[in-house]
Amino acid sequence: MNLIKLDATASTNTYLKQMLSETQLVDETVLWTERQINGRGQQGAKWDSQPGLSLTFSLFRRFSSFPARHPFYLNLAISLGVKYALEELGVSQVSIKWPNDILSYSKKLCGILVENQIEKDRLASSVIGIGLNVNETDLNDLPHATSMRLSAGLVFKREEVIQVVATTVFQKIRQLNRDSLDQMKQDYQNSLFRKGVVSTFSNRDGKIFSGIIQGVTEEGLLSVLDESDEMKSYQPKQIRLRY
Ligand SMILES: O=C(O)CCCC[C@@H]1SC[C@@H]2NC(=O)N[C@@H]21
Repeated sequence: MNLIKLDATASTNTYLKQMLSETQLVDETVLWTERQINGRGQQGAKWDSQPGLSLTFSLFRRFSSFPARHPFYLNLAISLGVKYALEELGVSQVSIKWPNDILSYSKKLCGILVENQIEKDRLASSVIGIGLNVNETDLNDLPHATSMRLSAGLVFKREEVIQVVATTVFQKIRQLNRDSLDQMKQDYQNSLFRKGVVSTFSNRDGKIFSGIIQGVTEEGLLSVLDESDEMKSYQPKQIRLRY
């Protein structure tokens, strides 16, 4: 692993993508910044972090071949990698809120933003942005957020956290090319937040409805059994799981 640390940058994902176009980026590079000025979240949201307490970093992975059929498998490996790393570091009750938020005791601990580069119809490389709440004790009144420290009651060395998370995520991605895919799919389904219980959702128009998460399809869509016993599958932009 090739670890680079910057004092400040707009976004580690944007920085790596720029490096990718300008230089020959080394595979498995990790870029960490203490101060992320314009952190980007999923679906155009902002990502705020607390310098000195949180971790904001991006992993770069190049693919010479990618036998796994669907890009969703990559998300699955990344989410599981982060989950296993956090468990190894002593965080309990870790679950994955589809598609790839990582929760502990039902509160968000980590957000992931994957940006893929596709060339000639195949996945060429990925920039995997990870925003992790590590040692925060005050999360600015965000009721659905937590940190590793709040969850585990321990103070963490961020250098160690980044090593364990990056190593485990790279390892899980490598395993996609082996026979572990079926096991990983099963582990991902078993790790899903609010699977099998009645939950409240909203759709793109803000309409609220209830349903039960059944799992995630091969293409990465969320399967929900609705109130009229009908099974529907949704893309991330089409549905939001409310707490
Ligand atoms: O909305 C989310 O949950 C995803 C948040 C991803 C944030 C991380 S922080 C490091 C990397 N750089 C960015 O600009 N975003 C990601």
